[in-house]
Amino acid sequence: MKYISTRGQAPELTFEEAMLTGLARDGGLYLPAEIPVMSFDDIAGLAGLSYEEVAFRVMQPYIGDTFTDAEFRDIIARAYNGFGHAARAPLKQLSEGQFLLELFHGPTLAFKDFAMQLIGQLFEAALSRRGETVTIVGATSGDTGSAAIEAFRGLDAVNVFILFPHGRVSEVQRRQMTTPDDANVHAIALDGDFDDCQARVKDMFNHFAFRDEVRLAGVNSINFARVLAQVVYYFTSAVALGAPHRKVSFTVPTGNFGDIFAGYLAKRMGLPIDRLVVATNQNDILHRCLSGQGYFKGSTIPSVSPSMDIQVSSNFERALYYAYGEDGRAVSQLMDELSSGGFDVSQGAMEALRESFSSGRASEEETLSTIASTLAATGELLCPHSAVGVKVAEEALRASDGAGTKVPMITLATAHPAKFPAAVEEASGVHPPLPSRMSDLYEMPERLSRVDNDLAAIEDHIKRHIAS
Ligand SMILES: Cc1ncc(COP(=O)(O)O)c(C=O)c1O
Ligand SMILES: N[C@@H](CCOP(=O)(O)O)C(=O)O
Repeated sequence: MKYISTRGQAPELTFEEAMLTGLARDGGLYLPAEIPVMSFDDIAGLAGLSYEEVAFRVMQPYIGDTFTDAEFRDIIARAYNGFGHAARAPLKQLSEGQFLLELFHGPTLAFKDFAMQLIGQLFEAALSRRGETVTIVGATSGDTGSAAIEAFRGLDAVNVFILFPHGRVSEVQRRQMTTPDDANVHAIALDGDFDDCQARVKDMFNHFAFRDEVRLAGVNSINFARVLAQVVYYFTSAVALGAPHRKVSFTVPTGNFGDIFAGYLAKRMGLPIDRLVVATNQNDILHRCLSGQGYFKGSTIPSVSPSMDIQVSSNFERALYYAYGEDGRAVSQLMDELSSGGFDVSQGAMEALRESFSSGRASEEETLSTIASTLAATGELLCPHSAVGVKVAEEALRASDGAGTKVPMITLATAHPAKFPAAVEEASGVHPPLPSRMSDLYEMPERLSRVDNDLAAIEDHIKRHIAS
C-alpha cells in the first residue's frame, strides 16, 4: 500500500514511512492511494470477534507487510491490554434507535487512547527495528496531549513535546500532561488557542532545517495511523447492531475532523453507514460549511467542550481531497485561500460532501441541558463533548423519523465526564469522580513551561530540552 499527499506534490511513502513522517513535505496530509474494501461476507464475519481481532482485520490491509501478522497481532494486544473495559468500546442503548459508543475506557479517559496506545506500540517497534530516534511535537486542546504523553512516556527512542493553549484545557487534562515525571515528555503552555498550537506544529514541519535536525514526527491526526486506528470502532459498533445486514448512522462530536473522517473511511471500506453527522459546539465552522456558507475562519470562543474549540479543522482537508475528485492542486489552492481567511466550496464538492455528511450544532445551554436530560432519562452521565453529540443526534433522529427511515443512530461518547467535572457538575449537580487509579492526580507536582506563541522561541525551547 502506498500513501499519497492530499496536495499531490510530496513523495509517495509506505505505511511505516508515512507514520514516521507526519505532515507531507508539500504541507498536505497522507492518505492511502486506494481505500481497501471489505466484502459483505468479510464484514459479516466480524460478528462476535474480540475488539482486537476486528482491529487486526480492519487495519491489516493498510499496513501491508510493515509487520508480520504475528507482530501486528501482538502490537494490537499490547495496545488495548490496559483498557478498563473488556469490550474496549462498549455500546449502550439510550432510547429506541439511539445508542452511545463509550470510547473513554482507555488510560487517559478519552477516545484518543484507541489510536495513541496503538501508535505508541507501532512507533516503538518501527524505531527499534530502524535504530532511530524521533522528536514528536503535538498540538492539543486537551486530550491528544494527555494520550500522547501516556503512550510515549519513558520510551528511549522518543522525545515528546506537547503544545496546549494556556488556560483553555480542563484541570484534569492539564494535570494528565504536567504530572508525568519522565524525562522524555514535556508539556508546553502556549499563549493562544488550539489553532495557534496546531499552526505552530505545522510550521515546524514546514521548516525543513528544524524538521530534519530534530527528526520531527507527529502524533496528531496529521498522522494517518491515528485516523486508521479510529476506523475500527465504527466496525465493532455497527456490526453489533446488525451490519452489514442493516444500515447504521453515526453522530460524532467534531473538532479536527479526525474521528468522523475515520467513519468516512469505514463507509468507503464497505460498512453500510447511512449518515455521518458532524456535531459541533459554538465553534461551528464545519456546521456552517456543511450548511453551504463556505469555510471561513472566525475567532475561537472558549466553550464547556474545550477539546472541540477548533476553527481550522485539519482533517477536513482529507475530506475535501475526495470531494474535489482527488485533485491535489485544487486542495492546495483551497489551503492557500484558507491562510488568508477561508474559501467557498464548489457546488460539486458540496454535493459530494453531503452524500456522506450532515451536521448540527449545540449551543452552550443545549450542551448543559443535554447532560441533565440524558442523566434523568437514561442514567448515563455524559461529558460535554458527548453531550454535543447526543443533542445533535436527537435532532438528526427526529428529522429522519419524519422521512420514515428507521436507521439506528450511534453517538460517539468521546471522553469520560470526570475529565470535565466543573461543567458536568454545573449541568447535573453530580460531581463525576476520577477512577481510583487516578485518585492522586490533584496531589502530584506539575511540570510545564510557558512559551511565547512564536515559532523561533518554540523551536529553541525544543532543541534545548531534547533529552540526550
Ligand atoms: C473529547 C473530545 N471529543 C471530540 C473531539 C473532536 O474530535 P476530532 O478532533 O477528531 O474531530 C476531541 C478532540 O479531538 C475530543 O478531545
Ligand atoms: N481535540 C484534540 C485536538 C487535536 O486533534 P488531533 O486529533 O489532530 O490530535 C485534542 O484533544 O487535543
